Amino acid sequence: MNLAIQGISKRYADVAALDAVDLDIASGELVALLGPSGSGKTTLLRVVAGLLHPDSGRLLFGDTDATRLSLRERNVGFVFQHYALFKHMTVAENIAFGLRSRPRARRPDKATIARRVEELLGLIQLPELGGRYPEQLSGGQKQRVALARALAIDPSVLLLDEPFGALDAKVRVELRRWLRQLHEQTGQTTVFVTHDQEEALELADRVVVLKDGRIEQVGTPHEIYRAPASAYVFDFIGRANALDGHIDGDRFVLDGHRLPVAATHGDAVATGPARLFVRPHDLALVADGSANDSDACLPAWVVAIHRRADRITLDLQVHEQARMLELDLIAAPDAHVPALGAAVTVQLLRYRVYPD
Ligand SMILES: Nc1ncnc2c1ncn2[C@@H]1O[C@H](COP(=O)(O)OP(=O)(O)OP(=O)(O)O)[C@@H](O)[C@H]1O
Repeated sequence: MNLAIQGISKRYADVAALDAVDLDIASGELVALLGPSGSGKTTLLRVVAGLLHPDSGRLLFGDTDATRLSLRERNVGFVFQHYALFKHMTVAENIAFGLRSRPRARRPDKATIARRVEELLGLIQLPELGGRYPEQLSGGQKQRVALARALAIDPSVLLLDEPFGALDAKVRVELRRWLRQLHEQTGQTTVFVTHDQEEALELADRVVVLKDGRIEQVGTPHEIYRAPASAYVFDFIGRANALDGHIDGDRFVLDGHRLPVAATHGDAVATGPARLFVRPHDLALVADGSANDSDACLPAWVVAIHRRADRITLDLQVHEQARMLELDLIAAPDAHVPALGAAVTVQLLRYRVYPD
């Protein structure tokens, strides 16, 4: 089912947890709400669920105005970070719960419920575990069961609030890949809350970046990563280097070096203070004299070398800038790694400039 969130606001005393949020979610889409702690992700999810009422705005589920409907009337599926399985019920009973507790007129018969439970146990790849109790499951298995329980009622939308947040890093990565596959199979409209940008970028069809109760950017993972709409999004998504300078027409000026700027991002200005952002893997070392005039190059010194299994990261100091640039080299046996203290020329292959 498609969802329309229209001008939703919610205040707590002097905090605007949500400030006039507009968002359309298409049927079958998996959307991630991403932002730091306190940005409003959970509040937005709870408003969609019907667990919280907004101060203003409207919520449409398909063509139905759902703003005043209760949680049950909205027929949403919800999974929280902390396993909320019923301890005294088996896995199968947990999954059947939503269907069994429906009013008699809408309750499927026992055989239909049993079939649906079998089907869901297959879908979550735990076909043998229907008779177990929650305490006999691993953390990852419990969250799969929680997901099956949420899916059992054929929800209009599936709402997931950091569902893998309490699991260790490896299980978390496995489960998010599994969830993506499951989504391909079910095509269930899903809203997923996370503060982990890697999780959002890997899992979602579209990512919504929130800041202080407002939407900072909505886009595909590729758009968010490659074309961040603001300095805030650039900095929040992935590793980023920032250099302070100013804009002068179509140049970014830094310690007397003039780097070409195709377009500034944010409010277009012809002049004024600005910040340039570049990712560590969008920097390259170039041999002296080999750069063209049109290339964006800066002289720098190597001040630290960090060797990891898969990459070597150089900390470079650029002229007078107190800030360092991190540059990634692939850790191949034949990689040319300059010496500590060496003067190098670094080329900025891809970068963005945002006025302050
Ligand atoms: N019940 C409440 N009473 C008062 N303020 C609240 C309440 N719930 C949330 N807030 C405030 O609203 C803002 C948004 O909170 P919300 O929980 O939606 O953020 P979040 O992005 O989900 O954060 P986290 O990742 O830490 O869960 C925060 O400033 C928070 O302190």
